[in-house]
Amino acid sequence: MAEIIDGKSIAEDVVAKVKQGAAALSQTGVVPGLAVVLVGEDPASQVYVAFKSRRAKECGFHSVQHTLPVDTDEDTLVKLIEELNVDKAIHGILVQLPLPAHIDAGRIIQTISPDKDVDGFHFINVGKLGTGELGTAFVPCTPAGAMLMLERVRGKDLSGLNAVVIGRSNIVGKPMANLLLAANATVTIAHSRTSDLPAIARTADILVAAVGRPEMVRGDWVKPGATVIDVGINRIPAPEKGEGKTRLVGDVAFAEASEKAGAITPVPGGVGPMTIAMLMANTLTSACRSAGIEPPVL
Ligand SMILES: Nc1nc(=O)c2c([nH]1)NC[C@@H]1CN(c3ccc(C(=O)N[C@@H](CCC(=O)O)C(=O)O)cc3)C=[N+]21
Repeated sequence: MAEIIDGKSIAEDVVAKVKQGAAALSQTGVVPGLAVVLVGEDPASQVYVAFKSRRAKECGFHSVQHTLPVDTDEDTLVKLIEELNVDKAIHGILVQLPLPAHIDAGRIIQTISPDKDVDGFHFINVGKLGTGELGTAFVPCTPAGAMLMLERVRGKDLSGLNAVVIGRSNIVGKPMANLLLAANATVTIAHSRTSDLPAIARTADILVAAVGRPEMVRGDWVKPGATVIDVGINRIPAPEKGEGKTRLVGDVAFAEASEKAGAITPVPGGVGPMTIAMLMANTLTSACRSAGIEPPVL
């Protein structure tokens, strides 16, 4: 049976270090500041944004939340971001995605100052990750968290290991592939148009599932002893819990896969909590950079 990589406990570890780093930085008069912007009232987004604000306060950050009505126009949102860009008390800006359809999310992301882009979505940060300028980049939180979990079982150097990433999104799949490559893994990116996905998956020493399809990765896709990182968070009906009830599952059929894998991340309690912890780490890093101080090692 696979070792379960406990995202909750690794996230607590990260948050403890961030808290310490923030306390040390605050001695010099700089309190890390995080601004979270939410447009609309999507219930899932409200939950995630509340998690982020709570964690930020726990870390000793200055935490501000801007909640705008669903019909906010693009120019109003751009103006808010421009204000946050020049606000000395703010080191990190996160605009919760998805945005309402009438807003061009691409334009909004490119409006965020790359120095405050703690999501790592701005072209500057994407380019730095792509060219290996990791020292000054912001790395997207979900893949950064996934890498830290992977590091706990496989170490920092993945030389000689085959990694397969299923999913090619700008938020997870592509940055994850770049991070694996930077760690010397041999990387394959698979996606919905890949032929014989199970066969490709079976070549993986490190299998990352980031497709958003509940329990798509089956036990027989997993090479014996592989490390499986499940990035999916899917809410599905759970009639066994009662009418109208739901439960969270990943992109991996956990019970089957854990009979094959050497180590596996659960859902919930895996990559999700790590994502929020890495957002705190990125915000501290930003504040440290603005103060000319070395951020703590995680
Ligand atoms: N600009 C932006 N940046 C993001 O990082 C971002 C975003 N937009 N939009 C939405 C996604 C999703 N996301 C999650 C974070 C934590 C959990 C998390 O903590 N999940 C818990 C369970 C939560 C639950 O019970 O629903 C877990 O997996 O254990 C999940 C999902 C960040 N996102």
